[in-house]
Amino acid sequence: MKVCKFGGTSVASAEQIMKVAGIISSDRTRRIVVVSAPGKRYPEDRKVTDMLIRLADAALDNKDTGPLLAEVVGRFRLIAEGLGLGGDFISTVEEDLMARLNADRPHAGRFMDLMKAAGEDNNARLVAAYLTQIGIEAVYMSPMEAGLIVEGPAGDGMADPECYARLSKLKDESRVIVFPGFFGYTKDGVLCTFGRGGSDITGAILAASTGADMYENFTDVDGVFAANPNVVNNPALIGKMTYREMRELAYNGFTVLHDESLMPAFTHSVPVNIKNTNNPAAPGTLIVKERECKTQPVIGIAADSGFSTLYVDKYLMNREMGFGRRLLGILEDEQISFEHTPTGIDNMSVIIRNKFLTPEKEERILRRCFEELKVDDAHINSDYSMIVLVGETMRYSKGLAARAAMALAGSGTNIEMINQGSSEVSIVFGVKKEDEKKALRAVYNEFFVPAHAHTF
Ligand SMILES: Nc1ncnc2c1ncn2[C@@H]1O[C@H](COP(=O)(O)OP(=O)(O)O)[C@@H](O)[C@H]1O
Ligand SMILES: N[C@@H](CC(=O)OP(=O)(O)O)C(=O)O
Repeated sequence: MKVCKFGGTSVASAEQIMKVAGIISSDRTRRIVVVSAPGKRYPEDRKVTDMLIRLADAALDNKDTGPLLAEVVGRFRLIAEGLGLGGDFISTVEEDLMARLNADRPHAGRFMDLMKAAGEDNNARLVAAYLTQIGIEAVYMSPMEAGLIVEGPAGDGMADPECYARLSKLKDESRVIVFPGFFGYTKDGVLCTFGRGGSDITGAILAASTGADMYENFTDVDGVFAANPNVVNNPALIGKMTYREMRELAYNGFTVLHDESLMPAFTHSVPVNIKNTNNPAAPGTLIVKERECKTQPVIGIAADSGFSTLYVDKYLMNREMGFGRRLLGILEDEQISFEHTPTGIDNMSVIIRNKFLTPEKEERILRRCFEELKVDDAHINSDYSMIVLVGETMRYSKGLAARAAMALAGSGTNIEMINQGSSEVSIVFGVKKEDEKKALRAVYNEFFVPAHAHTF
């Protein structure tokens, strides 16, 4: 049995949904289908989820919601009409959106989640209706009815593994299940979404809980490339990789898969296959527990912007027991998680994602560094990017960091920070944001383009 997830680009239009139906009907083992909200049809297009966020913001600000509501309904109308679904379907979408807009709003974040989830929820109903119309026995399944429990802050929930036993019953359904991605319900029955791109997580949870033989994740590219295809021209396609490699790459900028979707698949040993809805015959990328490594120690290179460095300096820091713990404690008090902590004798940097910082938080952190830790200097610099080399077998290869550093130097990029994790599955180079693209291309060329590659 296979669980298939179709991303926003795969369900962005009537034509795309027809391809999805073709993929489902071509393989009877595709029993559970997770869908995202309609995504972009072309680069400048708007995702339905982004439209819904604007709609929810307008409602929260007591602004006119009419035009934004019409935009969402218009998008669903276009798809439904293209699939030959009657006007009744659109009335249902409209009523559903109105009910969400008129729901009680005790908490702005929960209201936002309720609105965001409308994209996936209505799309799953639409896809189920279309499959039924063309003769595939299919049923829409609500995450509430199925028992998908998601707890945590609004917009950033995590599934409760206790719900797996209940979800496992989905495998007994004889019809094709169409399940909306991206959200579930708390134990108290409140809707909670995962982070952005979280339909991947729904698919992984259903694959793990039902013991699927494969989790197929359909997108708009032939698989996972060794570098972002929007930056590197025609990058190599990765045939097979491990969960750990994919998690590292996804966490560090490979947006093709949500990094949190690897854990359920890993713990339940479900192989993941990234495939192309527009080219389903291509084998795609297979993600498994172990892979044989031949000659390529670096399997992929990720790059991501949006990092800041908190730098602190204090003479004789090395003699002060608990300094690092107290510095990280200040960040913990601000609910900030950190990425890396390169240290010197008398100084320490903490690399933080910008999304955790606000001007108020920065002010409090720096003040406490001076007042409580009595540092000589403390400042926060933003606009950093991380270039991350990933590969399970990098640890057996000598000179990789040197080769990457030479490539960066050759491209005129200054290295701001280096971190080689203890697992040695990744090496991280911090660079200035403005150097990110040229740095990525230079390191990619070093390891993947034969004219540049050397062997050690
Ligand atoms: N290393 C990579 N390999 C493949 N795709 C990548 C990579 N890095 C970024 N991407 C981007 O991820 C996109 C697919 O993810 P996404 O847009 O979220 O698709 P979906 O709509 O299927 O969820 C690709 O079109 C590509 O632009
Ligand atoms: N629609 C949600 C969830 C998702 O996974 O979408 P996509 O498959 O288009 O990345 C989002 O935009 O975040």
